[in-house]
Amino acid sequence: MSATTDSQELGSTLVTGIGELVTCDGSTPDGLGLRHDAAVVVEAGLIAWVGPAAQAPAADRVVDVDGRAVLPGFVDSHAHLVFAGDRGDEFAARMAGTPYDGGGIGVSVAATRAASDDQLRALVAARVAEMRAQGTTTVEIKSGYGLTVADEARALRIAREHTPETTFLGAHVVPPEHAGDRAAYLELVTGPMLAAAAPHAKWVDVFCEPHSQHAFTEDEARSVLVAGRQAGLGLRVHGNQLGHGPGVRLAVELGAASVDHCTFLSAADIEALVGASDTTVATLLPGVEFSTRSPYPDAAGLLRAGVSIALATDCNPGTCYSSSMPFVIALAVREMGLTPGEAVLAATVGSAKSLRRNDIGRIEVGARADLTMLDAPSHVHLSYRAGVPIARALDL
Ligand SMILES: N=CN[C@@H](CCC(=O)O)C(=O)O
Ligand SMILES: [Zn+2]
Repeated sequence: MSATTDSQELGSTLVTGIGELVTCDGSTPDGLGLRHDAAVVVEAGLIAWVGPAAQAPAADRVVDVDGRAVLPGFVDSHAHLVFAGDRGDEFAARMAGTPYDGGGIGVSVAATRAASDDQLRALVAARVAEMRAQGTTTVEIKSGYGLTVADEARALRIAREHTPETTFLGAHVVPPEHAGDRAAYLELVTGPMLAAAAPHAKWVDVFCEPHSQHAFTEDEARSVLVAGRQAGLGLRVHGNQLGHGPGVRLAVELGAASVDHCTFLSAADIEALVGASDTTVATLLPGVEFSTRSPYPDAAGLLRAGVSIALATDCNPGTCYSSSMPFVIALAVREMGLTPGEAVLAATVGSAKSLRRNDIGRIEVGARADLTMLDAPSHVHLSYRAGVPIARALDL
C-alpha cells in the first residue's frame, strides 16, 4: 500500500526538520531509538541515510517537516477489509446488551457474495486509503466473508492488489449451507478452497473459539492450520477472544507467527507465549474490546512477563469497524497499561515481527521508506490527542 513509485523516479529525497524521529531501531534501552533534530534520506523506496540534520548529505529534493515527529509507518497486521454490507444495527444492539457470538459474520458473508467484483474492489480500495490517511503503510488483509471456493479466491485476489500480506480465512465460520455438516465444510476448506486460495495468500488463519457455535474447535483448527502449512502458507490464529480456550496453546504448538485477540489468557497461556516469544507474537486488538464491550487484556503485564506483543485494528464489520491505528494506540495506553512508546513499538516493529518482516516497522538504512508524520512534536501525542487526526503516511 506504499506510494513510492513516483519517488523512485525523483531520485533521492531528504526529509529534514524532524523534531522527533522515532526509529524503533532498538538503539536505546526503551527500544524507541528517539533522535532529535534528525534527517532521513530516501532513495529508490528505501532509507539510504539517517542522522543529525546538520550533517545530512545533499539530495535531489528536500521535504522540511518543520519540527514534526516522524515514525515508521504503522503496520496493521490484522484486518478483514474484503466485505460488503453494514452491521451498524448489530453494534447498536450490542451496546444495549446483546453479546457478540460470531453469528453476524453470516450477514457479511451474504452481502459479500452478492457484491460484484468492482463493488468489492472499490470498498477495499477506500478502506486501504482510509488507513494510509491515518499513518498505516502496511496492512494484512484476510479473506473470510466468501466461504465458497470462488468467493474466497476472489477476496484474496482483490486483497493482493494492495498487499503481499494476504491471509486465507476460509475457516472463519461454518457457512449456513454447511451448518448440518461441519466435516464436509472442513474437507472443502482444507481441499479445493485451500488449493484455490493458496496462490494468492501468504498466510492461513482460523477462528478457533469454543465459545462460538459458528467457529472451530481445537482439533478442527489444527486440521486447517496443518493443511495450510502443507500448502506453503504461514500460520496465524484467532484465539482466546470470547473466553479461555485452546487458541494460544495451538498457535504455540504449531509455531504460528501470531495469535490474535488474546483477550482471555490463563497463566499457562502466558507461560507458553513467553517460551515462544521468538516465534509467536500475541497480537492485541483493543478496538475489539472497545466495540464488543469486553475486558481489555493486560498488555503491560504481558510485556513485563516477556511476551512479544503487537497491536492491530482487526478492522472488520462486526467486532471493530475502525481502520485507525492511532485509535488502537490510544486504547492500548489508556486501557491496557502500555506507555505511549511501548504502544508505538507494538504498532510498528511488533506488528512487523508478527508478519515475519524486518524491512518495515523501523527507520534504519536499508528498510523500506515507509514514514508516517504527526502534526505534533512527539509520538506521545498519538495517545495524548486521542481522536484528533494528526497522523498521515508521507508520500515521498
Ligand atoms: N472473530 C472473528 N473474526 C472477526 C470478527 C468478524 C465479524 O464479526 O465479522 C474478529 O477478528 O473479531
Ligand atoms: Zn479478526
